[in-house]
Amino acid sequence: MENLNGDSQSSQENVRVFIRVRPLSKKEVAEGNENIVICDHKDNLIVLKKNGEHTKPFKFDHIFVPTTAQLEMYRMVAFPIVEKALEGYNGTIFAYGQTGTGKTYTMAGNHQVPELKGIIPNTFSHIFSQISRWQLTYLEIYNEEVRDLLSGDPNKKLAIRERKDIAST
Ligand SMILES: Nc1ncnc2c1ncn2[C@@H]1O[C@H](COP(=O)(O)OP(=O)(O)OP(=O)(O)O)[C@@H](O)[C@H]1O
Repeated sequence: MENLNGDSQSSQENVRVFIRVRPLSKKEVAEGNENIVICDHKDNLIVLKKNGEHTKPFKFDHIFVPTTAQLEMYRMVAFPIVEKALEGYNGTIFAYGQTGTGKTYTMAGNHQVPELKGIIPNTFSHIFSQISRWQLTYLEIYNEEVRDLLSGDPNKKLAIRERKDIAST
């Protein structure tokens, strides 16, 4: 990753891969389907049960189980990327998976219910909560007169105070 100044980022991993296992839907349960995903949290491995056999293990950076809350997911997956973006680094989060696996639920979620919001609305809240603390000034200095262009009054001049202790000789 590179920041806006072109410096390279010295983080541990530039690409991290997470897996989120969604709960079976009511319909899937009613049809007699059962969970075929076996999670090994210690080593972050997933094994699938297929025709009574187990597939080879698939390794991830972290496994999110069906009970994982949206905010927990956000804190682990998106929070560090958004923090880095606020420092000027580029970052990307994308959801990949077959239809019905929970990409929309994870990325968008339910906007009406705060705890069900997904990564996108939580990212906006995160960014706006940070930038609301920033202070932005937009000044014009012209003929030794200073004007605050965000004051709403373009004719209002700011007072210039001279500090003799730091004035250059
Ligand atoms: N972690 C979860 N907890 C509870 N319900 C979930 C979860 N993930 C997905 N679901 C539900 O499973 C269903 C399918 O999820 P979703 O629509 O997000 O899948 P998708 O991958 O975006 O599908 P498509 O590719 O077809 O758009 C939805 O009803 C969603 O609410």
